[in-house]
Amino acid sequence: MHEGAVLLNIKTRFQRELIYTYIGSILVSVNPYRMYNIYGTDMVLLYKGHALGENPPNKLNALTNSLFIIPKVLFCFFYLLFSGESGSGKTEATKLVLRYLAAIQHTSNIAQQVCTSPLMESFGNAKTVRNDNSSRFGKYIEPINYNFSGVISGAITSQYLLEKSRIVFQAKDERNYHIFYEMLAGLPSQQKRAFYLQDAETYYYLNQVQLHQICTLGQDYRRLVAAMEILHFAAEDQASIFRVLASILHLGNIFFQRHEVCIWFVILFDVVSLISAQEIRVVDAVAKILYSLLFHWLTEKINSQVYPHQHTLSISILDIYGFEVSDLTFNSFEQLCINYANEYLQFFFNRIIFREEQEEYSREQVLWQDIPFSDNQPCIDLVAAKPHGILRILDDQSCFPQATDHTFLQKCHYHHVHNPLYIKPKMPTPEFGIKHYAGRVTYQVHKFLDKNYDQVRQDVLDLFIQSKNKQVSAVPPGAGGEDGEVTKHFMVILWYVSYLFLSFLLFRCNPFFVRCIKPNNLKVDELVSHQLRHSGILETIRIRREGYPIRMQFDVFLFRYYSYINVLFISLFFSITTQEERRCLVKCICHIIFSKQSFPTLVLSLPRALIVGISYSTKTLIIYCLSGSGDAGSLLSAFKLHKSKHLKFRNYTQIFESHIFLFFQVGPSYVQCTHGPVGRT
Ligand SMILES: Nc1ncnc2c1ncn2[C@@H]1O[C@H](COP(=O)(O)OP(=O)(O)OP(=O)(O)O)[C@@H](O)[C@H]1O
Repeated sequence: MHEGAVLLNIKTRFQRELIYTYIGSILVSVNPYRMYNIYGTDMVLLYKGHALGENPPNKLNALTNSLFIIPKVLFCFFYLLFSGESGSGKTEATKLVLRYLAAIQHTSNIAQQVCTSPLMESFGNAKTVRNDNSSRFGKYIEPINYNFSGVISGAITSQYLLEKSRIVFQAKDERNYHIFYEMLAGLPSQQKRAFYLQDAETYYYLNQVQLHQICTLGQDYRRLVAAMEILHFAAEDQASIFRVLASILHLGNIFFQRHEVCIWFVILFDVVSLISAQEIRVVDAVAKILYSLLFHWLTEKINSQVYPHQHTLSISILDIYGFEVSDLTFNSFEQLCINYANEYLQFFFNRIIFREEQEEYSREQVLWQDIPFSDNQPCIDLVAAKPHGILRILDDQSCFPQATDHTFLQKCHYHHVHNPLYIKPKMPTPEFGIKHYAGRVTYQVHKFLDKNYDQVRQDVLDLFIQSKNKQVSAVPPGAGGEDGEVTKHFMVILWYVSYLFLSFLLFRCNPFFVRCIKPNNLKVDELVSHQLRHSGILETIRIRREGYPIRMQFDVFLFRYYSYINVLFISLFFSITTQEERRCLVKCICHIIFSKQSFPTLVLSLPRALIVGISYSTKTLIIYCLSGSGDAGSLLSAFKLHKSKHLKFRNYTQIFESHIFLFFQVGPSYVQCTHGPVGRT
């Protein structure tokens, strides 16, 4: 088992339209970029109530279904963590899982709305170079609650790290948030006039990209309004939302039509006191905070509609934006935050997978040796450790009025120049590089300090608070930083990643990982193997393979191998009740299978060490053997002695099938099996 084999497997499955593959309990999902007909009710029923691995992982339902195996244990916490590059399919997978949960629970229309949330998508997604519908905020959905009858009663969505800079600036080939285009394409002309709105081309915040890319249709607007209605948004709320959005667009043009916009601003905002353009010194900052207030209000509003009232079993879903690495685009503070969050998630993943494995073996009383695994702690430390991690330095510098992006960079060079994961540029360019687990990324430090600081003046916030428009006046506490204290993005990320890890440790939550992979039709192998390597999938396979990768419940084991043993054993198995007795019996059966009492005498006469595995159908006995060892000759001659045409000899090295077992260990609940790779044996 190596990278090429895993890659080939995933590729072959992908070509057969099998986009989901299990690796242990981890689900690998390859983005097909077209909707397969695999999420219908028939599939829901097929997966409902079955254990992980019982059904093929052709459908994501398989994974979500595993969550329903354990509902007997109340107050369990589950986490579904989606990760992968931007455009690899995390958000779509999240939606499919939620839709599945809603479908099997016959959930109300409202809960389904949260699940698919076109509203959040319009306000929080945008076209980027990597993904036409990229989520520009992190999403944490919790809990999708069940009351005692097992029906989803609601969900809370938390959003974090909304990419505010996109409101005022978009890189080449990217766009602002969908909502602006949807509004301009679909708003009835009467309302457009009321908000002094014109075409998208008019607005500085929208026309920085080439106009041919602005092609949103009115149907998105209708979908949006329908979603608002399902969630009981009053007509006045809807109007207020568009009013704030219009204000933001007008703000963007303030430099060109200062006087006119100032009047619009007053009209649209319903602010009590007249303000002059001079008072809004940092127009862009105002636009950004306005949008984030609106986004915050929207999330709260949706949550209030679907707030769960009973807490029993909870499943939380995390959809974080993907690792962003590209030499072609400008990597800045936002990318560092995103990549750090992903780096931490990887750390979390490594720890859990490793720890889970260890715990499983000790629970199952199976012998094993400690397995080393690659740890990305040094990279986490480089970015965030106290006192000199890069984000710590940034935070520190944000408190010094004289500090600049340049002084920040110099401090980073000073502290980390000898760190093997840190890259100081050869030329004195304003950038630094980090070797992340997923690859090298170069970050340009331009505006790092501003972005981390992101302070909004208290007088501007006071102005918002006076607005009659509740989307604007509902300024959350600390929005601008009380008493002028800086808003530390960094703290937000740190909080979120630590929260995840702590909840795992403290509440023993059960995380399920979905690793999303983005294929590339032109160079599929190269791109996919890069993602496989960097998502820790190969490492996970290695850890699993070093131990016992195949775990079968006793009855599954018996069902599979009953043809080797006496039927008596099976009836005995089902007649005894204690786990310990069953375990002893299964041990005994394993022994029988391997000592071949019921096989042709020929098998007994073969040198035992060379037999890797045996499979037995009604007609043919297949014996898998190792070749290349000194005893191979005697083995072959033993075979030649037996002329039966129903006996086949296969060279193990030519065969790659899951039923080649060499080592069995019987724990309290499973038979643990491992392949017998040639070298190891
Ligand atoms: N299971 C799927 N079936 C069909 N199409 C899919 C599937 N998953 C993803 N896609 C397609 O790929 C596009 C990108 O997927 P998605 O937006 O979920 O990526 P993402 O990983 O969430 O990206 P980002 O991190 O940028 O938000 C979707 O708009 C959709 O067209």
